[in-house]
Amino acid sequence: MEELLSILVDIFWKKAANKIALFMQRDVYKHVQKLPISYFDELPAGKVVSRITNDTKAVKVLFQIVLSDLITCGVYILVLYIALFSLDFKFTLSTLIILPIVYLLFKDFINKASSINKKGRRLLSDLNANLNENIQGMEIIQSFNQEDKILDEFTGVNNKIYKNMLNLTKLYAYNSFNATQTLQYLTLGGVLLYFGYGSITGAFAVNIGIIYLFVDYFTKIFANLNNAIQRIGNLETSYGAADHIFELLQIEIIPERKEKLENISGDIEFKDVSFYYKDEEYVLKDINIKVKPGETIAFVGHTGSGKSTMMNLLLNFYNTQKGKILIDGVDISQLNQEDLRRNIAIVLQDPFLFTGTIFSNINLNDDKMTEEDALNALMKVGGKIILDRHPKGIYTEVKEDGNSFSAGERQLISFARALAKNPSILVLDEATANIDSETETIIQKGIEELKKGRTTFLIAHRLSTIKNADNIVVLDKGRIIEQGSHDKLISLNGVYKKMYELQSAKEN
Ligand SMILES: Nc1ncnc2c1ncn2[C@@H]1O[C@H](COP(=O)(O)OP(=O)(O)OP(=O)(O)O)[C@@H](O)[C@H]1O
Repeated sequence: MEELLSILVDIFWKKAANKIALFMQRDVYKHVQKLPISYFDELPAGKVVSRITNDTKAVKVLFQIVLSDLITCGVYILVLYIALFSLDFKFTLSTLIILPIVYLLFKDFINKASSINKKGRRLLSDLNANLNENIQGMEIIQSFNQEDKILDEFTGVNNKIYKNMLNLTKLYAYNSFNATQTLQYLTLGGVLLYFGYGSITGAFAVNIGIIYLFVDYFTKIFANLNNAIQRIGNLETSYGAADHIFELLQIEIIPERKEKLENISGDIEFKDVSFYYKDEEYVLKDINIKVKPGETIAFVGHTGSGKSTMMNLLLNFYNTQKGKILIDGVDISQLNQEDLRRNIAIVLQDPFLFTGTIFSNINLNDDKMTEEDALNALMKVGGKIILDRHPKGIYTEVKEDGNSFSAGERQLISFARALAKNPSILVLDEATANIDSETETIIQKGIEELKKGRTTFLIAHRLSTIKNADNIVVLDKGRIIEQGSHDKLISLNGVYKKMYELQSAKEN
């Protein structure tokens, strides 16, 4: 009966713990998805992964083992003490003298376990971040023969984890075999002395059965106490992990914005915008631009001049510190983000492909988009070359990062993704990748197709491709130094003209 009950209780805790872990992982991930992009600037992806997986697992252990065991141990000790009290009230009461010692033992153990566990979690999180980064950068590591150096670094963190675990094991061993066991022997010694005294002096009747029960019950009490101490160590780990998770959940997500814009026409204005990522180091200063619906605005400038930052602000990944950005007359900081992003599509220089198929990468889980829609989009941007090369067509498998596709193919798939979304605003970071001239012509045509009828923000690396832009903005250290059509900028005889001539000379 007792066995059956214990199995049922065990199943109950395990089921509850798994459910809790499931909900918690879902909630943590849901929260992470809504965090401002700035949060990810500070925290490596591996650490976020560690929060979602390792930390929730540690909290699961809290429910699965720790609490169930602690409760069982506590109930056991209580019942055994009640039994002892009923056998000899006074003596059992006097044995409670060990309580302060047990308390101190617990406290000392918890403090030490806590600091070791904290360090362990930090090291594990570092290890995850390190691993994540290194696996992502494997091509560079291998091509620069960095394997041994990276392995050394990895082994270094791993060794630290090993040493830390060893310290924890020693701590457990010390408490199990030294501290609690000494206490147990002292108590059992006390039992024997007490009953010995009774027997020798005849002060009270000594029953051998009672001595046996005292020894047996105290042995069981100490076994449970030992178990409880071990579990309290685990409790600390889980507590720390829960702390991590709550810390993450407390980071404010972007609040729901009131201003709704079902359909955006693409009228955009940057009004006296200044912006910094951190430490008040402004990377954009006094930016003023106006773009009418359907116009193309191109940004040129040296590396670090602030081109991508302009796009980050337009997508509202960050809020400006000074000035404002108006979209169809609505301040972007008040505009509902879902409305904004539904109306914008972004194509990055190095497009990101998800694991799945070409189709799933174009429709991005939009069930309403049919295979025909996706295929049409792909054909329009010049994706025929992909279909010709891959016999499974739109259902060709895309593995992690889309590494099995060429840079040009990845670009075309991301163009199709943007076109199929049919946005009114397009953000395009023009590719500089060394693609063959045939693919480049196809890509250029794809870009032209994409731009049709949309307000387009274009980061231009090749000036020959932006001659037709309605407005070309030249950025230098976060400031607009020239602005106008290609012809106007050439006639200005300034920075743009120099850049243009330099590139033309290189290309010819
Ligand atoms: N997430 C970030 N956190 C802090 N600083 C950043 C961040 N992103 C960019 N910066 C800084 O902002 C400045 C502008 O960067 P930005 O990426 O906008 O330049 P860019 O003109 O797009 O350059 P490139 O042509 O090399 O892509 C740079 O000094 C850069 O170091």
